[in-house]
Amino acid sequence: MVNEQQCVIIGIAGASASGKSLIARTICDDLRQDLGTDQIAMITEDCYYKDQSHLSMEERVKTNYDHPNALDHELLCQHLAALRNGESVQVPNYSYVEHTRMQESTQVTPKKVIILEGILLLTDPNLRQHMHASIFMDTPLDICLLRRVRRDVEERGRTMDSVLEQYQRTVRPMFMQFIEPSKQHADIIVPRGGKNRIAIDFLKAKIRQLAS
Ligand SMILES: Nc1ncnc2c1ncn2[C@@H]1O[C@H](COP(=O)(O)OP(=O)(O)O)[C@@H](O)[C@H]1O
Ligand SMILES: Nc1ccn([C@@H]2O[C@H](COP(=O)(O)O)[C@@H](O)[C@H]2O)c(=O)n1
Repeated sequence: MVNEQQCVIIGIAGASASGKSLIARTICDDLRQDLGTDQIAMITEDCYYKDQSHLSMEERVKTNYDHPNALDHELLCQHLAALRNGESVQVPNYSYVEHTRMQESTQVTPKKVIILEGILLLTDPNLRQHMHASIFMDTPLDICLLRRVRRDVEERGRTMDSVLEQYQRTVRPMFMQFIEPSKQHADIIVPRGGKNRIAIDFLKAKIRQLAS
């Protein structure tokens, strides 16, 4: 069992396709060797998109997924408090194809280190309160768009036209309104993306120190 002092929570925010998942996964994989396989977990803010199973597919497609109201940050806060208290939680599974939560959830047991990643994490003061350190991925938006088109078509069941339409309708405007301004709350700003090796090594050293 892990007590409150032992659960280090790191938040990684930034634009969609800025490399948040990649850097979070790399740090988790590397640190598992030092901290123990079962002592570090990654939690994605996207799992906390609100359930939309009561809406038609046509309505779901219209949702603004880049606005803070699309997310259940209250549930994420409850889960972080529970994990810090040594309790396991059931993280919802999310489908980008169905635009809603799936019936199954994934159990996350208490850990020494939790890496949170998501576009809007730093916009919420209640979430920020849980974080021992916060990071903002400062990847240029044109690079993010190129990566998002490829990823959403290959992995999230989208067409190129739908990705470009959504980008102009919500992704870019909400980045300007909410995500970019939240950069001021980050402790560390990482340029260029998820393969910035020096940044990864610095972050791993800091997390090791916080977790020791
Ligand atoms: N530095 C990089 N160089 C090349 N591809 C990258 C880099 N960082 C991320 N990617 C790729 O871009 C896509 C989006 O990255 P991802 O980490 O999923 O972004 P996010 O979690 O911020 O949405 C993925 O396909 C990932 O493999
Ligand atoms: N049903 C959904 C839910 C979310 N999105 C988009 O996902 C982006 C956030 O995830 P990243 O992995 O890219 O950080 C966000 O920009 C939403 O637009 C979606 O398209 N459909």
